[in-house]
Amino acid sequence: MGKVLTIHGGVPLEGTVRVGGAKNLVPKAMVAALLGDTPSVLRNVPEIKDVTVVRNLLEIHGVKVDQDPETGDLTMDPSQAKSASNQAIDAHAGDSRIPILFCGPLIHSLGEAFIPDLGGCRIGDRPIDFHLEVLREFGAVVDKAVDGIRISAPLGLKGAKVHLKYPSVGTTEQVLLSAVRAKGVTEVSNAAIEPEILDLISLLQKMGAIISVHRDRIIRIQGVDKLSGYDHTALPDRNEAASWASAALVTKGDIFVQDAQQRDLTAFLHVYRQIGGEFEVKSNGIRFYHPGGDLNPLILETDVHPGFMTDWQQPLVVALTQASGVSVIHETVYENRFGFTDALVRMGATVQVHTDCLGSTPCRFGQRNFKHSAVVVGPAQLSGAEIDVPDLRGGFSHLIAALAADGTSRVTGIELINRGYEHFMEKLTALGANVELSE
Ligand SMILES: CC(=O)N[C@H]1[C@@H](OP(=O)(O)OP(=O)(O)OC[C@H]2O[C@@H](n3ccc(=O)[nH]c3=O)[C@H](O)[C@@H]2O)O[C@H](CO)[C@@H](O)[C@@H]1O
Ligand SMILES: C=C(OP(=O)(O)O)C(=O)O
Repeated sequence: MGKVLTIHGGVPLEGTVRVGGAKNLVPKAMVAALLGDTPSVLRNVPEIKDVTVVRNLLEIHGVKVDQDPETGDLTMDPSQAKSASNQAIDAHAGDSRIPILFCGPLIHSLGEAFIPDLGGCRIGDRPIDFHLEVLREFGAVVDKAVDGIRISAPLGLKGAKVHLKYPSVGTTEQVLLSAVRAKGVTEVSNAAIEPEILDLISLLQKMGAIISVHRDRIIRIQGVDKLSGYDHTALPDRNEAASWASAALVTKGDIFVQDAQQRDLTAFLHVYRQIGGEFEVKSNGIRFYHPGGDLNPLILETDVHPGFMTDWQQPLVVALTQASGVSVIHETVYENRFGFTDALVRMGATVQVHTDCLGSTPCRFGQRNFKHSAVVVGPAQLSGAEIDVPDLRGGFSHLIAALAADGTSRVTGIELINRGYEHFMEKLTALGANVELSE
């Protein structure tokens, strides 16, 4: 058994936390370093599991990775890139979804790629069909291999006009990382335009890529033969920021989230204010706090950017268990992202999950028997419980529920939280949480 986190609830979280570079950008920026013919420097790198996974994958592919011991900045030199065995790749893939993004860069630098079966949060089926479709449009050949797939491109990758059935973040990144060095022009329509994607585009542009972003989710890329390295500072993690903001609300606390950026949190801040949370935007971050009094219930749908991000949903649902009245949440991005509410119910929350679309956005999951809508009735007095962390955001949500609960909770599986929250134990302690870690 792994470590056990004991949480004594009832203490408002107060103080300052700094968010690191975005989990949903940094590992992809590291993959992009493979595309250059000179070293890349990445700054504001968080100490999270997905960064370690990608670092290991780069190193076994011959990329020299150096980390500045003071700043944590990474320098990645791809000039000696080489093939690695399937077994070595598989052993380093970890519980992450990033390996699928190695396809384009490895095909460009080595002619082929082995991609292990993916990890990541278990919040739905998470197929890779869109990724494989676009790669095939670029001329790639995909073969099934033991524990993964092998991808090659006998005639090299060629630009193509591709339309995504859904604005998938990962598939848009797949297109970008493959098209920048493909022959000819690529146009992707119905592309994702999350801030992390725009940051990836910025660093690819620094490398010499020719990319333009157009209205109506269209991105055009003119392939080039060579790219150089980049020097880039990762954007701050807006999902970590939103999680601490929810923690402030749930525990009736007051947290200054250093480096949180208003521009990337517009939809979150709008909802936070509707619930009755207060925030103050400062030049170096955002202060989030519970102003006292009742919180308001609301009707909420998750969506692609610029909508309400799905990764904000789970911590916010915990805040809604504390609102006075009935809230309705329609999850339209993942078909199975409410499993974490079982533990909330055991802690005393009233949450019912439904297969119907309880919202106005047409959703892909409506007629398919997925419990993707939730009705939350509050306010509920939560009590401590035994919890096993199910996934990254669900796990963080359980932590903040336990921090607000009466009594003591014992949480196992907390290693999963390291995938996205750097130094979360230190941060919780700095905010005054009453927590202990034991073997
Ligand atoms: C490492 C990373 O950046 N993870 C983020 C990324 O995940 P990820 O890139 O995996 O998410 P996608 O945007 O691709 O997935 C969105 C939806 O599309 C479906 N889909 C996706 C690809 C595919 O080939 N076929 C398919 O059906 C998925 O099952 C899901 O229902 O964007 C999500 C949506 O903002 C976030 O929740 C994740 O935190
Ligand atoms: C779903 C998430 O991550 P991943 O795509 O890495 O599983 C998340 O960050 O909430």
